[in-house]
Amino acid sequence: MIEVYAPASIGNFTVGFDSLGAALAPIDGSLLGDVVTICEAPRDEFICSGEYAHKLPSDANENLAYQCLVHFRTHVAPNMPAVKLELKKNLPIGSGLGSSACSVVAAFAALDKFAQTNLSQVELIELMADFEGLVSGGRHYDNITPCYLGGLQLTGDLIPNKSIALPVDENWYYVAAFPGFSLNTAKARSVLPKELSMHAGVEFAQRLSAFSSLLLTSRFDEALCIMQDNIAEPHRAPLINGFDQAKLSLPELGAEVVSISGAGPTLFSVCKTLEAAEQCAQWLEENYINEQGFCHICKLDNDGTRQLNVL
Ligand SMILES: Nc1ncnc2c1ncn2[C@@H]1O[C@H](COP(=O)(O)OP(=O)(O)OP(=O)(O)O)[C@@H](O)[C@H]1O
Ligand SMILES: N[C@@H](CCO)C(=O)O
Repeated sequence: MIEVYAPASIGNFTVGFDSLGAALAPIDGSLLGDVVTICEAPRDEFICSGEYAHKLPSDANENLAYQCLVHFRTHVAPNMPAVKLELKKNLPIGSGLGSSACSVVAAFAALDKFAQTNLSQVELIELMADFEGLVSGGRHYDNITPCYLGGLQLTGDLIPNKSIALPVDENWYYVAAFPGFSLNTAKARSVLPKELSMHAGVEFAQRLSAFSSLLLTSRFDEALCIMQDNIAEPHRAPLINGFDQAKLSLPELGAEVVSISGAGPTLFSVCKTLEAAEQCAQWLEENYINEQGFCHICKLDNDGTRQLNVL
């Protein structure tokens, strides 16, 4: 049996709409992401289990992980033996934590290992992005590549091999709070402007290139100072109850940055000390999340998608 874990991720890492994403590892050692297991079976079988399985369509044909299996068998490995593929759906749907990317990345990585097809990094990322694009209302890589490769990834079609890893300050903590309600990514994309002004385009390019250059030259505090999302956040904040209040309150508790993770409604903040992260987490637990929500203090997950065991 092959068991593959894929971590949650923050898309649109403030300055990089559709272009910058980070994989998350809770500091308490828990796993925050989907798991796919594959073993040989008399005929193809699909099981969806886990905390959020009941939030997905009951028809396997509508589940991305099963669609990945069908595609892989038809187009990549027609001679692969029949399998039982199980998706443990541990991430909430429409969360802003890259939930659909997580299932797709775990499924394709597990299938590639099981069938020993040894697809290249670019081939796998292309396949994964095709499937992520099916449900999110736009093809983008900023959940796919951090989820697959780990760390903070600058990512897109213009980037060699689709992705370049950027360094971050090892002292940074990331507080991720899922408020407990869903926001559909396609809906959150539909509220964005279709065009940017010349000024906004130039500013976006300057901010993303300056941020990347500052990280690559270890000027981390200066990078933090320009971490701001002027592209998506102003349009999406009104869709997220409590976001504006959190944006005002968390800096007083030591948050350096407060923004929306991916398409939302998960909020994330960056803190320079564990003490500040803990204070922000406590405020978020008391004021931002409901009974279905959760909050994690995280570091970056530098391992990305990985095999948990081979039996
Ligand atoms: N295995 C799966 N995981 C997640 N979503 C799935 C899966 N299979 C099918 N879907 C469908 O894909 C859609 C995913 O919605 P959406 O893109 O808003 O979620 P998301 O991936 O959690 O968002 P985000 O990337 O912001 O975290 C839903 O309609 C859901 O039913
Ligand atoms: N970059 C994507 C991330 C969500 O999947 C968006 O903001 O729509």
